[in-house]
Amino acid sequence: MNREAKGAREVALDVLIAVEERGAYSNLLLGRTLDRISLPPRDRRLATELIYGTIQRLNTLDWILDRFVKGGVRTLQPWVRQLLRLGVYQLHYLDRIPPRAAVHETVNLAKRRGHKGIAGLVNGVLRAYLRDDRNWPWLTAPRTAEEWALATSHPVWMVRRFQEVFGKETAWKILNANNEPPPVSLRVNPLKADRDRLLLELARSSGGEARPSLLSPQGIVLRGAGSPASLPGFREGLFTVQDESSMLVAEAVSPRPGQFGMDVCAAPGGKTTHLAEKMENRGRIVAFDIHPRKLRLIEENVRRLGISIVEVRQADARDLTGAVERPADFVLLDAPCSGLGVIRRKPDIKWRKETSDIDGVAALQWQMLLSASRWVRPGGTLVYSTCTLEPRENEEQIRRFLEKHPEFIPDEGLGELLAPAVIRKASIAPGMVRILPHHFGSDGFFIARLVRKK
Ligand SMILES: C[S@@+](CC[C@H](N)C(=O)[O-])C[C@H]1O[C@@H](n2cnc3c(N)ncnc32)[C@H](O)[C@@H]1O
Repeated sequence: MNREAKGAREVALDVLIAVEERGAYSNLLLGRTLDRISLPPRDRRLATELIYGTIQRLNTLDWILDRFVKGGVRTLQPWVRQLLRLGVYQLHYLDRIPPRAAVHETVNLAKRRGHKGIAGLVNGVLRAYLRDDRNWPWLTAPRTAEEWALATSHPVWMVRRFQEVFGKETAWKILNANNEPPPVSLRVNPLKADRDRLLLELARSSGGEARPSLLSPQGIVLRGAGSPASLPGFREGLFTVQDESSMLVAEAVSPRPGQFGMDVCAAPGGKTTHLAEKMENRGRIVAFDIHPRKLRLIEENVRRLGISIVEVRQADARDLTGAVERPADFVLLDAPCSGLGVIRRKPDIKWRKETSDIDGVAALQWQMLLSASRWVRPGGTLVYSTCTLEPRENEEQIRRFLEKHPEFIPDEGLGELLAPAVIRKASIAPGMVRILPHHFGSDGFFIARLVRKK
């Protein structure tokens, strides 16, 4: 193993320790760490893979380690536990790293950070793993929810819930799609760039593969291209980094130039700016968020993309009394949610959320929905979206709203606003789509388009 690869493992170890100790989110911490230190691209990729993989596979790795660590993995010092998880992750999931190299590098890290005893322990555990026949039922033919949880590395409650909601076949697909590395996707800014030209440019310069999105006319999907913020054109505002499913939300709103709209949970502005682009930067959008710190992110994005029709304001979406002067042509509520559709990008979500969290967030969304809906003018549009798969936050929320608010109807015309493939696979009711992570390899998302009767 070369010196650079050691660097990648050490970076991964530091991030994993900080994630556990400080409760930090791995994607944010990794981004900050990679910005601070200089690692060659190949090592950045390895560090990223090790961090995400180890967090993604947490329960499975601990189950394996518990067989070989006396007293169980939880009894170890946090850094030793993380180091062993890293080691077993490489042995169990990364075919391309030879087992001898994985053991050697892990033991070396133990030596550098600890003392001989720890290195001996690490060596012993990893070699015991390699000697084992690994004839574990969950590995060959998982049957029970507990075995599915180990095979797909999810908490048991989530496995049960997905099975209950989607049936076993689809649940299996979702759980496995959650372990696939997500591609990077970009939304081209039509105010400054042209998709075909940018595609050619990115295919040439990014070092990876670039193709047009099948879901959004503004989207580009990249594979193996490295950090998107460092791609040429980002600073100049030629594109925004955004998941393809997210791009469908502004398509579902489908605003026209000159309209007046509100985006009531807007930070960091991914969808606000998309709406402004679709409006050709003509009209007016008021973008709200509750966190003043995050409002700056909207402002930065608006500026970078050359947009001038967005006004940014702080407000609590549960109470928008007096927030604007007149009802809007469209209101977007891209609500905070349990995030069960974005597990591929944020694997920490699996281990942080509890089923009880869902009731709390659903209650918050309900209040926001009632408050946001008051600002839709007669004939205007209300779009509600989340990046979760949980029905209590999605279709159940909308059905209940429609029951209580007969002045709104689901828009049956939603199908004409989205790509035919989306409607074919993801339409679940009039005016509602639910994209599952295995449909297109994009985030899990729910979008509802409602219209206030004239
Ligand atoms: C799903 S994110 C929005 C993402 C954004 N629409 C985009 O595309 O970039 C939800 C946002 O709601 C904000 N939020 C949470 N509670 C809120 C509240 N009570 N009122 C307004 N915004 C809130 C969060 O700060 C977060 O930025």
